[in-house]
Amino acid sequence: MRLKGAELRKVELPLVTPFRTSLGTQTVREALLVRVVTDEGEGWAECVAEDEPTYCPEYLEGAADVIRRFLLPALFPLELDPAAVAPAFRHLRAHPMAKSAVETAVLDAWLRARDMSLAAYLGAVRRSLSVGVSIGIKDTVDELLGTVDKSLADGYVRIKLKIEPGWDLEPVRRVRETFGADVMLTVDANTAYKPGDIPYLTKLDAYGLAMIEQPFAPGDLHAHARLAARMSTPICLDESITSAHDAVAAIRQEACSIINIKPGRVGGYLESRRIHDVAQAHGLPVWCGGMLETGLGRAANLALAALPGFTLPGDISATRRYYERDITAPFTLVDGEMSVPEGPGIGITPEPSLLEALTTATEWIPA
Ligand SMILES: O=C(O)CCC(=O)N[C@@H](C(=O)O)c1ccccc1
Repeated sequence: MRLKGAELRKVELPLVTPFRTSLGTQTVREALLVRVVTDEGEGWAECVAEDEPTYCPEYLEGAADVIRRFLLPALFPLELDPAAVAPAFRHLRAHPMAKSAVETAVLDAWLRARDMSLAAYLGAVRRSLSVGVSIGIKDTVDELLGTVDKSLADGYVRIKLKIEPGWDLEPVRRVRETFGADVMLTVDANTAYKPGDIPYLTKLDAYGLAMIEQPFAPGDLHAHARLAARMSTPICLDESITSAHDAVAAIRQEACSIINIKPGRVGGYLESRRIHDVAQAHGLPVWCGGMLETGLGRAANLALAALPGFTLPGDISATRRYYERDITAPFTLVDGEMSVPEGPGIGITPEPSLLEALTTATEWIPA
């Protein structure tokens, strides 16, 4: 398969409610879409880099620049199949979200041309998934309780609460007391704590959490291992894991016993599967994290989350959790489950009218 060129497109989707984490508050999701045109047809993907480098060093305009000046030119001369993309980027350091978007668009085109779904290609074993929901930091605990109540009524089987210093023990205690011991409850700190907070964080053990996600800085595996040694609640890593190599290091240092796999953070769906395989080999469960994706990323994440080792509910909510209007048909939660797309490639394409309405910029990059 050869590339004829690619379109980079920016879309802007207003969030239905502000999404506040320890990294800041988001009211709009700007997303970068990649559409590759090949001699075998087109492929779509979403780059999950945020407009600011707060979650990780990548950011939307930077990713567009890396894609435009380095990643696409590296592929233009090549005869492509899915396994050829990452090796062609090996001389270019880091930028996993940009690399993931280009690899996924090529993978989508290659699979569509062969009438194969991403789920089948990756090795999915489920056709529908129960999923979790991520709930941001709220102004009051009462507001949080209302959101949790609605989320459970919507059918989400796991509630993830964002925490940060000053918003942690009390909201967790109130949610646990209000909704009982059976609700699967997790917390996500997005690196907001310091190793000196370890004694304080061990108090979370009292609330039967399914995991504590990424309390410390991405590079500080030692602090995570120290906390893990003092808690019965499992430690899950997100920002720390950017490759299968990172996953092996974290597991060997006993820094985590669960891994949140986000394809953009680790460089794509093929590396995601490698991390899944490594975790399975070490007996660790994994789950699929979210980056407020549009339907393009949501569709691909559902395929990944259907692999056998994804035994914990992922952050793959129904579209309406975040967006009134998406660039694709909405994903819905039916009887607490999300269906895994079965069509060719990622199984969905943008609706032209919705895409036009939400587009803020496009550019064509010829081979
Ligand atoms: O449901 C979703 O897509 C969002 C899930 C979520 O909480 N994502 C968090 C995270 O740290 O996991 C996040 C998203 C975007 C940016 C920063 C953080």
